[in-house]
Amino acid sequence: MLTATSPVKGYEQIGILEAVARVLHEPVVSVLDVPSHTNSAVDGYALRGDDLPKAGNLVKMPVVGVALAGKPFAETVLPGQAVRITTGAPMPAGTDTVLMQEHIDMEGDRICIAGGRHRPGENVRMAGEDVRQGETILDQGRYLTPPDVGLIASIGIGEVKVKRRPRIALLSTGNELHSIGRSLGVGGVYDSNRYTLNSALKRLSVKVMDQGIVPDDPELLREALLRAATMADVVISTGGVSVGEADFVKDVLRSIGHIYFWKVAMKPGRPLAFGSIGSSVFIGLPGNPVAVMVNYYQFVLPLLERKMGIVERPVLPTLKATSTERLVKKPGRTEYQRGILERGQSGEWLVRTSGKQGSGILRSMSLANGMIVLEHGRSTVEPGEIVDVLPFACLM
Ligand SMILES: Nc1nc2c(c(=O)[nH]1)N[C@H]1C(S)=C(S)[C@@H](COP(=O)(O)OP(=O)(O)OC[C@H]3O[C@@H](n4cnc5c(N)ncnc54)[C@H](O)[C@@H]3O)O[C@H]1N2
Ligand code: MOO
Repeated sequence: MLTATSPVKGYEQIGILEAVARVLHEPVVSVLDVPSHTNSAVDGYALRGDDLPKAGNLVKMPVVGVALAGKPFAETVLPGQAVRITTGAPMPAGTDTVLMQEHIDMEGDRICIAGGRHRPGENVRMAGEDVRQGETILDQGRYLTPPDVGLIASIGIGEVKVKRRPRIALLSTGNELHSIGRSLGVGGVYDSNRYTLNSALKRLSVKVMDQGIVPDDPELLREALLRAATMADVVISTGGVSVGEADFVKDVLRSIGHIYFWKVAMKPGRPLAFGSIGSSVFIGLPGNPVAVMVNYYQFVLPLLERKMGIVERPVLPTLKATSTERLVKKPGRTEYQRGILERGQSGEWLVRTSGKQGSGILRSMSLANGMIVLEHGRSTVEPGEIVDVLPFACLM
């Protein structure tokens, strides 16, 4: 799926306050040193390291001025003199060491320094120790985080070039589906998949083009998919990918594009279809609401991250947790069961399922705080056995 998906090419220049969760189109190179000046890391007294007394000795020094952040001490500090300094204030000329005020006793306007307690150069932050002028601080393809945006601000850059947002078309298929606000009638189901997907996509810098509900009619589906493909980089449908009479997605896809694969050895989410329509990537998710979510996190999200142009995708950690219940698993597929992670008495992770595990039971997905991943080769899990859990906190 990743190799069949190419990153978007376009870009735009935007203010950095809009840049979080966007993807850098070109590297950010620093135009200055950060910090721009050598400065104090603490509130205290600046002096020459050479003036520090030897262990066992005590020295008293006059305080000849004040250096504040934003109001430097303008003169040169002479041997045997100290200057009152606050955190972030530029080091006065002649000084290279700051003593923390909690470590100093005052005697009138002189400071008393005990030997052996301090070392020359302490509590000083060097110019350029964070960022050097000319250094690349963020690479092309970087998914910008809040600290990244702060880092860009710290070098005084207010705008960056970011990749354009991929356009994602969403559609739900099924004659039984109703929009909110309509009465359900017999056999009706409210369309929840578009809401799940729209909400998940809000976390990404993508443009959602919601195409609504399409009935189980091959001609209407064909029109809807072709229309979606002309406007979007990625088209995602839900429903109609299984083997029932009204499951037209694969046939239509075959007639207007390509199917790269259909079905993955997993539960839920087995009848996933992947292909292309024109230059758009197409993902046909199964209709079952939990299958939609599991497929989204396992397949759609990595694909969209690639489409967005993210070079290094975030690593998703799994936790090792002790199952407190028996988890029945069929061989020959990977199962994603919905679970609730908790801390045990000695701080270990415990996990139990969040309720009925049917692919249509959205409630157990909503109650869960993680997915229990039972790999391909694994058989039924007995209470006390260790399982992998992918916490939703890393995903949602
Ligand atoms: N004979 C077989 N039957 C089924 C198989 C199979 O291999 N052989 N696979 C099952 C699996 S696994 C899944 S998953 C489903 C997937 O079927 P479809 O993708 O064709 O989905 P639908 O039949 O259209 O819907 C399934 C189910 O989900 C409800 N649904 C659909 N869309 C929505 C929506 N937008 N919001 C809420 N609920 C939705 C729909 O009403 C159905 O109940 O096939 C199994 N069958
Ligand atoms: O594998 Mo189907 O995805 O829900 O049960």
